Amino acid sequence: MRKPILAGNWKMYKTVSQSLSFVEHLQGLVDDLEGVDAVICAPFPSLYALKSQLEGSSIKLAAQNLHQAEEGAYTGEVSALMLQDVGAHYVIIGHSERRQYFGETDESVNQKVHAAFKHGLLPIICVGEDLSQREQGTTKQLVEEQVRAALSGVTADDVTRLVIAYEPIWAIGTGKTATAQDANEVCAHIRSVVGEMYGKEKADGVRIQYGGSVKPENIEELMAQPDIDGALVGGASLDPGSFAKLLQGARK
Ligand SMILES: O=C(CO)COP(=O)(O)O
Repeated sequence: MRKPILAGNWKMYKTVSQSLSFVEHLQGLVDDLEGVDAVICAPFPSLYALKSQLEGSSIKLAAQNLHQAEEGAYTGEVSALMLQDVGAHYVIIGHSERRQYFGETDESVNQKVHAAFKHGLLPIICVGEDLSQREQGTTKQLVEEQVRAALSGVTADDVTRLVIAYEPIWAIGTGKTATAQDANEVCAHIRSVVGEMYGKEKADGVRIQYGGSVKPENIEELMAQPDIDGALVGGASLDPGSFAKLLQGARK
């Protein structure tokens, strides 16, 4: 049985004080997180402050990106060790916005996955097609390529610790959600690809999220699907009341 995982990706929103105020509000709304892993993917400057505020809470922190190198002359970049040091437990890797605007490739995604594991961070690997790829009917093939590339060289032990987020690009921030059935079909395909690489037992242990215009109103329908184990939520994760409802709805 896979434990649901609900992650709020704040993207480039919230200062440190806004981040702290969010958590304070959230903690007043949610006292029991049984049955769901709650993750906040905060901007880098907020991580350390949130680490102290979340002491004793089961809410986990994630970063939204990392650099693949151990350390070095990479102005403006942040390493896995630095993220682990400021309290990150997970790290988003290969979000479509990073692939689109910052030149991330399947190869750099794979390097980042290895860098994360090396320092005990658990990757949330994002994959997904754009609208033209969906219309051309190449969604499954593209997502399969992304998954195979991202997992290259990852051990069978590590594969069950990471999370894969299927985020169709055309559904991100647009209000358009894939139907729950369509989202599940791609998530099931991702699981079968992991199964081909690592065997069915391992694949059955991997958590696969859906992302793209997830809201309190549609989370339950998505979570009712057998291969959807959680959600990676952007806009609807920015408000503590909405995030609390998402956490409630993500329990299976
Ligand atoms: O990109 C996303 C999460 O990583 C999804 O964003 P929205 O929930 O705002 O569509």
